[in-house]
Amino acid sequence: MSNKPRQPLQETDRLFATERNPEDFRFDASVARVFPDMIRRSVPGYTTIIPMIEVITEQYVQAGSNCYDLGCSLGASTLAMRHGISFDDCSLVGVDNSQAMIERCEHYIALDDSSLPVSLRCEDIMDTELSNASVTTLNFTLQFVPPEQRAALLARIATATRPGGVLILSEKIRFESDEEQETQTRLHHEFKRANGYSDLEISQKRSAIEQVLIPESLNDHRTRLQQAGFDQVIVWYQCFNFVSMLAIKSAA
Ligand SMILES: C[S@@+](CC[C@H](N)C(=O)[O-])C[C@H]1O[C@@H](n2cnc3c(N)ncnc32)[C@H](O)[C@@H]1O
Ligand SMILES: O=C(O)C(=O)C[C@]1(C(=O)O)C=C[C@@H](O)C=C1
Repeated sequence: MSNKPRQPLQETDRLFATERNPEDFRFDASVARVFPDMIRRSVPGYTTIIPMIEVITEQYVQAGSNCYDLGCSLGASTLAMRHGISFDDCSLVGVDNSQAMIERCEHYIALDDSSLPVSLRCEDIMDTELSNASVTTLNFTLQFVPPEQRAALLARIATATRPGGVLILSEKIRFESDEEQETQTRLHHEFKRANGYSDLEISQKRSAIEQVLIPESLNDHRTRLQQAGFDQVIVWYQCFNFVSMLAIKSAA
């Protein structure tokens, strides 16, 4: 395991640095171009979570199974999974419905030194075929799926997961106490400021994601994961309002 992200840092994210018309955030070509810089400077703990996805994958991957990275973007989580898979009869699939992300992702996969094949699908994770899974990752993707569609997706993942398999679920969360919500949001914004984002960038990004990134509480996540068919839900990482959970299906 290495602590260095496997993707070279690309362009600096200045997408929200000048005044722009209010418009919902989309994973288009301009975002894909700056994405490694954007996510590293915006998500507290992202640079810790990525190498840990490799460690978790190593623990739970099963011979002859499929591994999925749903909402793979440029493949940072896909490559972490790839390096955690020690069986050469496993198949690794990355799925994203942004053409711009998938095109760049192909390039990063080609640069990587592992020989395990990765198949990339440019399609909606709501429709993508899932079967015989041991490790599935949703690294900051479920938050972009409309809340009323989330239970169906998680149930499909749980059904496709073998006994002893897992879902790694990372999300921005909201808190049930208004006071905690306010404190954690302030700390998150301080993190962004410390990473060089201005007040204008922070506030314009906040408005752009307001209608498209819908955070839910840890309780909501736990309950839904259990209803979907996972037997154990563990929070293995939290920094401010960003968490990563491990949902485990008991071994038969
Ligand atoms: C925050 S990024 C994921 C980051 C990535 N997993 C990583 O670890 O670097 C969310 C990704 O999910 C994708 N996405 C959102 N909704 C989707 C959907 N319904 N189907 C497929 N991809 C989706 C977006 O295009 C975007 O690339
Ligand atoms: O919450 C924020 O302020 C963010 O910018 C978060 C977030 C995310 O969690 O995915 C939103 C969009 C980009 O993908 C990068 C980061």
